[in-house]
Amino acid sequence: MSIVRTIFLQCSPASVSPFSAPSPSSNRVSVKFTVSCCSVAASPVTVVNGNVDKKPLDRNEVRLGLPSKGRMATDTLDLLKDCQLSVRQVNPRQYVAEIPQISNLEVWFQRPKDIVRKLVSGDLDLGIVGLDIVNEYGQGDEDLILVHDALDYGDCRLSLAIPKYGIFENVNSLKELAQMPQWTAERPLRVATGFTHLGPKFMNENGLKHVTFSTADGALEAAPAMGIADAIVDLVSSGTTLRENNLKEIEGGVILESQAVLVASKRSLIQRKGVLDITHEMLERLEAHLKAAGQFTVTANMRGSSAEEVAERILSQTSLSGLQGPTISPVFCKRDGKIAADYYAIVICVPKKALYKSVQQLRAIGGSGVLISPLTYIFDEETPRWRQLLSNLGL
Ligand SMILES: Nc1ncnc2c1ncn2[C@@H]1O[C@H](COP(=O)(O)OP(=O)(O)OP(=O)(O)O)[C@@H](O)[C@H]1O
Ligand SMILES: O=P(O)(O)OC[C@H]1O[C@H](OP(=O)(O)OP(=O)(O)O)[C@H](O)[C@@H]1O
Ligand SMILES: [Mg+2]
Repeated sequence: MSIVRTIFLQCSPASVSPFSAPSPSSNRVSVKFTVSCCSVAASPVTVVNGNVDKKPLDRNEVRLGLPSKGRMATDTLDLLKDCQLSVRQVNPRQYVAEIPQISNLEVWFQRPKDIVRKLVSGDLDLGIVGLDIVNEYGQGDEDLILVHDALDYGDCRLSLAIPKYGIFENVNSLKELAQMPQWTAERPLRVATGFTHLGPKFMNENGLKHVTFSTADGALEAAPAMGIADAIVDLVSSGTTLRENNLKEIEGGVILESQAVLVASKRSLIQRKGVLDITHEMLERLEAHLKAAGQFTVTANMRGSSAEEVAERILSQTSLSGLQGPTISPVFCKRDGKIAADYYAIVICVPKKALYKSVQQLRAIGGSGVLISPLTYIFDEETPRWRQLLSNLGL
């Protein structure tokens, strides 16, 4: 039979854990979690949340955790494919796979929160998940290190939202919410969230004193209308779910901006053979692909007296400087039996956003036959993120 147990907790700024002991301190946010559990006979079995003692380094394979399902799963596989790192999975219900281009790498499909837990416990070495999940389930663990912090998908924000109606009608900022006379020790602000670490931490850091939290696994936007909560802390991307449920975000209420990231265990990077090399290769491919994704190659012909003269004209335009400057080569043709170079071919990279402006500027300085092609990779000499990673690792 299922029973429902309610746990009242206090959260201190230093440690916000659903299992910390209550404290009488007045400067603390109280957290109330409603937990469903089964009534079972007392047993000596301990259940740990994947967060057991650190594993010894007793395996040789390097392990990468990828989301097994949910909205991140397909986008993650697509990104890797675009980096020529196709994941070979025998069938969708098999949780281990490989990337043939990288030997000694095992891919394990896991729920995002379990990827973070398993990085901390040493069962995975690398993982791709949302930053929200890293911060919520990693809880500031020093072993976790961001290798790439902006993989350019899974964009959303963790936000505090309140009803548009009733006593909240004229409340538009966190400050105004905190100053509402309604919240007292006896009748605190009730917040529903799945983010039971980041939610209370944010309230503590912003000095909101009389707050209680309850948790649920989804459809949190219903909680205020059901009378279960006054506010929610949840992920927002398009804002449609908030709007459809008559809720609004408020100034100062964004807790975290999130997107997909590549995260690793520091201990694995430093101590496990092969992890650093695989990380370097993945980072190079990711950086080269993501940098190229924002650019086009533009080629055009331009009449001119010399390469230098053409270069001067191009560099006088703000949108035509390219990555390091334009490549200019003479176009040779035969005129009156003689070889002449009246035209020059120019090649530049332009940001996708500035494409039309670049074409206009090219035409304005005499460019013709403008060809645009997508770029696949831009490999720089060395990626800045790699240098940063080595320095963070003290290497
Ligand atoms: N609108 C959004 N809502 C929730 N998560 C989003 C949103 N946009 C991007 N994300 C990112 O996707 C992740 C959600 O991944 P998850 O695997 O939980 O997918 P899901 O589709 O919400 O599945 P489920 O909630 O059923 O487990 C979040 O942690 C976040 O990083
Ligand atoms: O701003 P929007 O684009 O509307 O997206 C936000 C909604 O998406 C997520 O829910 P999800 O679809 O994952 O459903 P769930 O609550 O059942 O996980 C999130 O928890 C919000 O409810
Ligand atoms: Mg969801």
